[in-house]
Amino acid sequence: MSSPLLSDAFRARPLNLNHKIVDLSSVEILPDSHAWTFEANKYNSSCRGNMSNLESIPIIDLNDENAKELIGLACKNWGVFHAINHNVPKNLIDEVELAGERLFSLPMHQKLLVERTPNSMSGYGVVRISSFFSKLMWSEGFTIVGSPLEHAAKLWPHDYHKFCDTIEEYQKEMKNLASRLMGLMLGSLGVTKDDVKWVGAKDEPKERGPALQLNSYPPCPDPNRAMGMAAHTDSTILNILHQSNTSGLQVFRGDNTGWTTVQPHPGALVILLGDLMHILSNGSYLNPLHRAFVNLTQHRLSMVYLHGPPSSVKISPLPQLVDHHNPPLYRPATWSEYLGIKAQYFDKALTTIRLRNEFMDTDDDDSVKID
Ligand SMILES: O=C(O)CCC(=O)C(=O)O
Ligand SMILES: [Fe+2]
Repeated sequence: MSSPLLSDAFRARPLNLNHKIVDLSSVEILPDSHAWTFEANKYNSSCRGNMSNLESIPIIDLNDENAKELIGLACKNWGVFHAINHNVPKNLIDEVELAGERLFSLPMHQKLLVERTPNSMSGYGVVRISSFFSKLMWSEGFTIVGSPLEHAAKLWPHDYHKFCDTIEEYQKEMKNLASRLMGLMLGSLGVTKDDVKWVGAKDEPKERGPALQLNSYPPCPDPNRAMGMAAHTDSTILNILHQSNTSGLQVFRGDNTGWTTVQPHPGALVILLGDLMHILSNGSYLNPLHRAFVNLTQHRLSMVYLHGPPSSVKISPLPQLVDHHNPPLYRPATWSEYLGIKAQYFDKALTTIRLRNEFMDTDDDDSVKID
């Protein structure tokens, strides 16, 4: 039997948006459709509300001899870090950024030639999680799954090779980096890549291939009342994010600390752990809630490589991390199944697959208590 495609998850749960895509570059006054009311609630405070939190995410040199341990600490305490010495050529990053800028600056009628359909993952459109919110986000996105050829040929019928070559080269670099990071993260959990058969498995067919998300945040006439991308966790193992020189990404650090802004760090890539890494680590590695804000004058672009497991693999807590004292916290699910659950339950998705361990140890003796 063939394994499920990632896009199946989307086909099963079409994106039902009643809003038309708005050309944000021509809007002078924030429309009601994009005006968010921020409650004093922890997840939904104004993006600008907590700028006094000056903590910054860890910066990890991947060539450091202690990289594995440092990554382990960052994953436990933050679920996000800056990676330097990642070996991805700067000129390639710059080229992808230019390719993204070229795409988003096309006139709207051209971008709509590759509009994401309600039941597909790839193409141009609003953020997919928009269906969970009554207000629209101040951003536009373009998702590439596998080869960008089909869409690029529609956008630039006579001149699509350069775009495709650049994107494919970047996907290759991202795949290598993700594999290196997986080795370090598994190592920090006391597991080797060889223990986990699917890590480093052969390429999957193109349609299940690497996914890249380009996000564009145009300048906004009223940034304090707008939201670039609403708070969410990523439904992947890990994401590798590059943000242009403009800040916007924030991670949630818990009730007492609130939101921390991830200031762009020259030459660094942001590594964000997703829900599937939280599951693999049996809850010990964080999958941080994050969001993006916008600003009055600067355009911001982010490029996010989405790293997930092969589609046929059922993800569950790594057996090496599970024992009588540490029962598995989540039931197994493939990436595609999990995306389907996320598309239905959004921020309750993990709770939905959480196992209710009836017998929990209270302390080190062998007594058990019924939950
Ligand atoms: O633009 C950003 O910094 C955040 C993007 C993001 O979280 C996503 O695409 O999942
Ligand atoms: Fe995200």
